[in-house]
Amino acid sequence: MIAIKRVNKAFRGKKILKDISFDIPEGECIGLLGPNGAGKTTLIKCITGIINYEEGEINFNGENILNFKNDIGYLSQNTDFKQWMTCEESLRFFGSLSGLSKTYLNENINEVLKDVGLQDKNQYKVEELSGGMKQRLGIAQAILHRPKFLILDEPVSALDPVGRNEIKNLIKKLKEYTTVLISTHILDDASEFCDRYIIIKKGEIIGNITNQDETVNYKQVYFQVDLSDSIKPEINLNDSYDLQEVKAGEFLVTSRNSIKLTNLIAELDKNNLNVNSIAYEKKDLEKIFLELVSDV
Ligand SMILES: Nc1ncnc2c1ncn2[C@@H]1O[C@H](COP(=O)(O)OP(=O)(O)OP(=O)(O)O)[C@@H](O)[C@H]1O
Repeated sequence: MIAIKRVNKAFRGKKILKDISFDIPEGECIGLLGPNGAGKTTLIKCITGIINYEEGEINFNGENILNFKNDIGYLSQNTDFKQWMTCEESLRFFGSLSGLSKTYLNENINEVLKDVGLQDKNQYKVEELSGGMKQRLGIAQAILHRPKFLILDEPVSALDPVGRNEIKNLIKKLKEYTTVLISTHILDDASEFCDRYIIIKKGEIIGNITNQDETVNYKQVYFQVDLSDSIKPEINLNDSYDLQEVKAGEFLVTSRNSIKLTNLIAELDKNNLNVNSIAYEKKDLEKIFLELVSDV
């Protein structure tokens, strides 16, 4: 659906985005992850057409994305709602600024407020809303025109745990019918709803991993053998596994490929071991992320 190809952007002669390329397939929810200053917001602004870039292209179904602005919904980091406006007035105001007709707004505002769970708050002023509710109103503004592609810039980072939960549940709902790009540095949250993660550091993509990679390709397996006969076992596994003794009788097997327990058990069997326990350890996204962004 969206193809980002070799996008380069500089501010004051300093390269901020370097050859950024990735695709966003229809229906996927992509997490844009990276440390502060990595270039996430700059990339989002390039995608939405808020700023220009020097090189590269960004296409929507094969054509310049700028021709499809009506298909994009965008929640910026600082949505500037007027505190004295009600939820309904705020949506009316932003909707008419972006060219939606009065008839469309009359017919859709209540529906959208319902989608984000603010139907009872339509006459509440912005100043009366909690952080989570304000963010839900921001999302209502971003989906008011029913975009096919929704971009959310740091939708959860400024919220308390209750607000974060509200927004996470809403995102899970929205991703069922919209393609979504979410920038965040709260990795645990991202892993709840993202299908894939693009990790950027100093303007470069350093990781493009799927949930599959997270749960399968980075697997490790621990096993423990019975040492009651106190003989240190000689273990030989085939080359696709790396074996490490963690402590006496406890071993860690790692592999870049997925580890199938049945295959591993067959390998262990060949060694005539008395295996007491065997367990997967999922390498979580945070660990992968820290590895990717570490300079060492
Ligand atoms: N308008 C601008 N003029 C000059 N430099 C800018 C401008 N906007 C961003 N930058 C610089 O570009 C770099 C990337 O900023 P950006 O806001 O895209 O990062 P980010 O990954 O979104 O960070 P954060 O997580 O803190 O929001 C930073 O060094 C920032 O100072």
